[in-house]
Amino acid sequence: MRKAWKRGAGKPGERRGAQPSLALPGRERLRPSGAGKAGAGGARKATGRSQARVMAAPGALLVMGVSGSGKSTVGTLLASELGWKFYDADDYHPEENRKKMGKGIPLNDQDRIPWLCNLHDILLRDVASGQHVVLACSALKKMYRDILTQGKDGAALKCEESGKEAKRAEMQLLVVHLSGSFEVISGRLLKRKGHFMPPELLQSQFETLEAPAAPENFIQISVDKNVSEIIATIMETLKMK
Ligand SMILES: Nc1ncnc2c1ncn2[C@@H]1O[C@H](COP(=O)(O)OP(=O)(O)OP(=O)(O)O)[C@@H](O)[C@H]1O
Ligand SMILES: O=C(O)[C@H](O)[C@@H](O)[C@H](O)[C@H](O)CO
Repeated sequence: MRKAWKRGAGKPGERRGAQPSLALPGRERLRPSGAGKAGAGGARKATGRSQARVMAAPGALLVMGVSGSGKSTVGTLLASELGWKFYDADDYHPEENRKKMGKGIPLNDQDRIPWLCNLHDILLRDVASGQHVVLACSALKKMYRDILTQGKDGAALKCEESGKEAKRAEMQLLVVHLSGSFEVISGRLLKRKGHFMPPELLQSQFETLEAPAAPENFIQISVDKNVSEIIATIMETLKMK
């Protein structure tokens, strides 16, 4: 049975995609395109690197990567293409985090954990209600991605300061890692205007980055591709087989 995704109520930081053009049955199994040719595990080479295992259709897509890798650009278009709700994690940074980055000081775990817990709560609430979501979020470390999917109890580091209730529920998440060289991405950041994130912080973003690896459910796409090619690759991965 095919199911059309619903639009939900808009909240600050939420953005809404256009009319859905792809519907995925909620409980059917999803296999990345080309998985059959790639052999066991479903890994395939087309995107550069992929460990998108056979899984239930994802309730949420995380578009991750260092600053300037294209998360907001790709995430917005993807949500529009899918008709899924879009969140940009940057809209949820507390003022102190934005000020810190604005001063050229990289965030640390303590700065990021309450922010990620909050995003987890938002994702879980939506996914639990049947709302499908695209989240653009740096999510640079494995631990950060664990917090997004499992909440603080599932993560290696706790976030007591968030004062939020522990949540054990997990969601089906497909991670899309936008990956590129320092040179290409810094070139784009230097051209980008009107953004609070100073290009000087890019080095620390690369130093912090833990690229997703098995058993995470992810695909990695080169930022050398143009945005349409990136979207097409993700849509291809989401296609039912
Ligand atoms: N695939 C691409 N090819 C060429 N330019 C791109 C591509 N993706 C994004 N850009 C451009 O690169 C710049 C950075 O993109 P974007 O702001 O979406 O990155 P981001 O990862 O969301 O950054 P941040 O985390 O700092 O908010 C923008 O000017 C955008 O237009
Ligand atoms: O984890 C982080 O260090 C932050 O999320 C940064 O990635 C910024 O928010 C983003 O890059 C701003 O544009």
